[in-house]
Amino acid sequence: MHFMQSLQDAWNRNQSLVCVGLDPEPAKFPAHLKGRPDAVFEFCRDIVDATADLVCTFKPQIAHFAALRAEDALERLIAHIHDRHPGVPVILDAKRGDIGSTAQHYASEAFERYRADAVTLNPYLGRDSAQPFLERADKGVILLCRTSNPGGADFQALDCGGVPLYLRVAETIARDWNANGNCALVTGATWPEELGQVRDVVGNMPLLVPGIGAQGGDVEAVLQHGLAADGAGLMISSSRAILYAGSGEDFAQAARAAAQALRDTINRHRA
Ligand SMILES: O=c1ccn([C@@H]2O[C@H](COP(=O)(O)O)[C@@H](O)[C@H]2O)c(=O)[nH]1
Repeated sequence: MHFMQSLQDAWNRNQSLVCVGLDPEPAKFPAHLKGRPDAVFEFCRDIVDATADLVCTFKPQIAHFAALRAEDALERLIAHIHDRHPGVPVILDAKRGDIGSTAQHYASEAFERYRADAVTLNPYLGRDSAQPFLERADKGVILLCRTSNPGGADFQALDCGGVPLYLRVAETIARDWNANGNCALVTGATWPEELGQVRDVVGNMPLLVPGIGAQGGDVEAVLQHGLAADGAGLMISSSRAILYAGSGEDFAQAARAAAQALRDTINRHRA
């Protein structure tokens, strides 16, 4: 199914704008998992199974797996999500961006190898670098616009003919890159006013919003500035605050409680 349709269905079915980020860090795993040969997969699988009815998407971050030589666990995790929780789309957070001939391989990695429904891209190399992804009409292409980190403004806020670069990025993608209706943007929860400016430029286009939880973003401000006219339009992502909410054998239940609390807080401010 088309990523945008799956996302819409998951927003409605689970009444949730929550995206759970899957960023495994073995040093933070509960004691009973530490040292187990398949701990990365087991940890992430248990989080997924405990939260799948509370989310609109899952977002594994590829570096967290690759650094551990756990790409095989990532493949199996995404297969597990598709098998056990069909209809919950998976965003591969890879922030790819390269010349077209290489970008084709990154597209194949994301969509054939990992079977992701969407992937994050860095638009800095321009349209041709995104083309192999954009032409996959059934897949989501989620482009960095105004990132959540403190240094995000170094380049993204530079004046670009009277508007900051991140707004030029938003305008260009909404106007020229979205012919297949498969684009979305990354806009950090830590900059809610900028998030609102991006929303004004892109209409109902979905925004992936990291920065809630460990990075201190404010849920109420995100909703005030970022909610689309249709009452959705956001994938509000939290990783560490959900994954490591508990540290004992009940870690998955603690993650469920944290995801549920985030969903409920968001829904209170949506009403
Ligand atoms: O602007 C961005 C883009 C991506 N991220 C990613 O989201 C998660 C955030 O993790 P938390 O533990 O919820 O802080 C992480 O995978 C980042 O690589 C981002 O934070 N900001």
